[in-house]
Formats: sequence, structure tokens, C-alpha cells
Amino acid sequence: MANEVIGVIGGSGLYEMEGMTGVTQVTVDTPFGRPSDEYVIGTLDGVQMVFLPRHGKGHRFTPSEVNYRANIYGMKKLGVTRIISVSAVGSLREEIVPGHIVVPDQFIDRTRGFRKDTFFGNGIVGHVQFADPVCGELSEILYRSAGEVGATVHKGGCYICMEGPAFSTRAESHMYRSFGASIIGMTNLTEAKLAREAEICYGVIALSTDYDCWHESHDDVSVEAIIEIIKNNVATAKKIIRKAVAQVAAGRGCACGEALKYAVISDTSVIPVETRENLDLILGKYL
Ligand SMILES: CSC[C@H]1O[C@H](OP(=O)(O)O)[C@H](O)[C@@H]1O
Ligand SMILES: Nc1ncnc2[nH]cnc12
Repeated sequence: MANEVIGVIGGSGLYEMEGMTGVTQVTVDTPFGRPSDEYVIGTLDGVQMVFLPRHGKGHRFTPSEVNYRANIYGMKKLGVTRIISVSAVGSLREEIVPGHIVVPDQFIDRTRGFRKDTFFGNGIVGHVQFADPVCGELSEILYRSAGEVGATVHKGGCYICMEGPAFSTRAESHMYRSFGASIIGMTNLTEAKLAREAEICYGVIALSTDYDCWHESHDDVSVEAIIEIIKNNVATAKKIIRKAVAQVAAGRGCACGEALKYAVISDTSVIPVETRENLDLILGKYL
């Protein structure tokens, strides 16, 4: 049985992952700068795990400031092949009640270019396929596991990734609903793109915390309300991970591990030496 190393990126309210044994903390250097924090390495029910709090311990980085490239590169360097992201999201649909879980399968990009969301550039150009932005196999396991631990879980849905850090205006919130989107957050799309480029599976456990500001009979979103819901529901996310981990680690039958196979368009003879070195971990096998 193949044994994948599983990464967990904890979002708002999830800054540590209890239950891991043989835990060590490691600082990882990357060509893209410093990750959000030290990585916590250990095992969970016999599966090798790597945990990173997305915003750093103490929640120090805004969604625009998070160094997503370093975070994903660090996961790759530690041997991670599948990432489970845990995130707080606003609900854009009546039926996605605060406290429910969503396992999204699509994204719409409303970021504004402040964050680096590709490993390409500096003399090498590549375009990965991104029509299906999350790993279907991993997402299916997360969805089933959520049901098994008793959570109310929604299969699929479109996550609007906004820049933030201010929440949306009411007009924007209504516009996103008119797009048919299901949930809104500020982080996951950037990670999904970089994970795809790093050939790492990416799946999301999104915890609905609020109705953003479109719902006439609910208060407008606030950090206070989000924290309250997260406090009561973060244990569910941890149970889902625990339930999912053995299956997630049992080898991958998806195509995520070959995402770069036909992505590079640059003539490899013109790639600058430094760029080649920086991307060796991710792209070396194709160059
Ligand atoms: C604390 S409210 C807004 C904040 O929460 C979400 O973070 P994450 O995706 O890391 O759970 C959202 O994306 C914003 O960053
Ligand atoms: N309403 C909202 N908008 C953006 N990010 C969020 N994270 C949690 N709730 C959110």
C-alpha cells in the first residue's frame, strides 16, 4: 500500500492539530521566502502528517500577506503529496447554514494581483490545466468522511476567493449570489493553483460561519460571529480529517501528480540557471 504524506493547512481558528504523535517542529527554507510558520510533523493514526497554520500562530498574516508559494513549496519539500485545507467561509446560499460543511469543487477569482499565485515566471512559462481545481478523489473522501462523523455536508459548490481583508459590500455579496456561487473566502483559490503546479492534490473542508451580508434576517458578517461558530465547529473539522486520513494516504488514483507533464511551453534551453534551481524540486523531472 502506498503511503502518501498528508499536509493539513489550518485556516482561521485552526492553529494546531491535536492527536498527532512523535511531533517535531521544523523551519523550512524556500526559494520563495518564509512560510507562515514552522511546520509540525508527526503521525496521526499511523499516517505521516505535516501541519501548517495558514495565517501563522496567533493569526499574524492577512490573506494578501500569506506567503502561499513558500507554504506550498515547504509542503512539497517535506514530501507532502495531498493537502487538506480547512477554512472558514461565508455562505451565499440559504441552505448552507452556519455550522455546515462544504466541500467545494469550483472557484471564482476575485483577488487583485497582490499575492503571488504561480511558481512560473522569471524565464519559464507554464500553464497547468485548472478546469477542475480540486482533487476529485481527495474531495470525495472528505465529503464521505464528513457525513460519517455526523456533519451536515454539502457536496461541491463554487468558492468565491476575494482579496479582503475587509468583508464584501452588500452589492458584491448579491452579485456573487447572482453568479451562482455557494461560499466566499479569501485564501483557498491561491493555494489550489499553487498546489496544482506543485503536483500536490488539494481538497477543502470549508466551514460555513456566516451569511456574509446578503441575508435580510441575519446579521452582517463579523469576526466575532465567525469566531463563535468556529469555536463550536473546529472539532468537527478535526474529526473529518481523522476519519479521512487513512484513505487519503492509501495512494492516489488521480492525475494531480502529473499536472506539469505538458504544462511548460518555454524552450528549456533558455531557462535561466537560477530559475531552474529554484524550481528543481517541482519541475526538475521534466527539464
Ligand atoms: C477570520 S474571518 C476572514 C478570514 O477567514 C478565512 O480564513 P481561512 O480561509 O484561512 O480560514 C477567510 O478566508 C479570511 O481569511
Ligand atoms: N463572509 C465572509 N467573507 C469572506 N471570508 C470569510 N470567511 C468567513 N466568512 C467570510
